[in-house]
Amino acid sequence: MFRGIINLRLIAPVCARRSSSYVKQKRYLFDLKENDDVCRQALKSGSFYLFHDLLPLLRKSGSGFSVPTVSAQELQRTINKHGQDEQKIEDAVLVGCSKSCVAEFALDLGCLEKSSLEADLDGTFTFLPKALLLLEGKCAPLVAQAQALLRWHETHQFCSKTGNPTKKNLSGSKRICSTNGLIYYPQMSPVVISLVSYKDRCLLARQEGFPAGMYTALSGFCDIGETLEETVRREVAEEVGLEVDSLRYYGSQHWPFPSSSLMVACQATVQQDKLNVNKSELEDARWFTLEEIEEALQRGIVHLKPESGTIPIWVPPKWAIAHELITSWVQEQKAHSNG
Ligand SMILES: NC(=O)C1=CN([C@@H]2O[C@H](COP(=O)(O)OP(=O)(O)OC[C@H]3O[C@@H](n4cnc5c(N)ncnc54)[C@H](O)[C@@H]3O)[C@@H](O)[C@H]2O)C=CC1
Ligand SMILES: [Mg+2]
Repeated sequence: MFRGIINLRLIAPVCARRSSSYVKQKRYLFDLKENDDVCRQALKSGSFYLFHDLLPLLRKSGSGFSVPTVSAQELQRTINKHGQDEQKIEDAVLVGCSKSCVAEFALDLGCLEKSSLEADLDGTFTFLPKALLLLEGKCAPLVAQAQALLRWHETHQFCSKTGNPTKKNLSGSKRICSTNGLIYYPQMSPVVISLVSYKDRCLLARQEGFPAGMYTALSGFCDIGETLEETVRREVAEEVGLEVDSLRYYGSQHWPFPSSSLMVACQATVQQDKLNVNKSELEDARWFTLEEIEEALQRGIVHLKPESGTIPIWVPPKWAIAHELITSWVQEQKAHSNG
């Protein structure tokens, strides 16, 4: 068992006054999730993020893009205008609530005609990976969470035990089998992502399916019954033939691809650097110096095709926890060299 230093990135405890509004917000969110009557009320006054066949609606905003919301009244008008029954609004799923306790929902309008919807709503339904690259701040994780929840409902319409239809509760926090009452909750698959380092270098790898030139930290899904530490040890051994001797928790991230993973990130060290790369899993794995990593971070996303010759190394974008892990390693290396 590892006894790593757990340096949770917990936000410093908020002051007593603010924590009461935080507590109030989270308790209201709990009521919305569990109490259909409370949720039914909120559907009349909440705000709605819109999707079309799981593509989020984005709107041009200044030099970038935003994720617009519509009010319940605007949504009713839009649904009516496109000839849909108002009942459609109950297909919405709860994705959160604002600090002032306004419920926030996500609704997929894939049954309506896309281009006229986009004209009405002054936006574009956008492919998720592209949308996440275009969005800044909290918008990206929020859109990822909403899309993952909408997709979960779309792919869990039937009970895996009886084969009979399941029905979502009003908030969409669960689905219940219509015959035996079995309850299904939205799942995330735990995945460990480890930035392995040896003395002054770190290890990055790429799979064949990655964009040309992109390298990232080692990652792997937890097998059932495994602890996170055991998964780190197994995945590093499996993928590059090394034994991890220490690990330190860094942080976590919901990752919507391929279907809702919970990325648990850690820094890991090994006692030797002789790689034995498992080519059935990885196309390549290499040790990188601080200088090479800083250049890769500087470079940002490289959009070159494999046929365009040598492609410079680049790493996942800012909103991926791999990027944060790599940046944190650079900061530690520089702090270490500055003594
Ligand atoms: N957010 C980030 O910064 C990064 C996220 N990732 C994500 O981490 C995940 C795991 O990375 P890999 O190296 O591919 O995993 P991996 O090394 O475990 O290999 C993938 C294999 O795991 C098996 N598997 C076990 N449980 C699975 C499940 N619940 N869903 C899908 N496959 C499962 C499948 O056989 C699959 O082919 C990927 O979804 C990838 O998108 C990877 C790198 C960076
Ligand atoms: Mg892997």
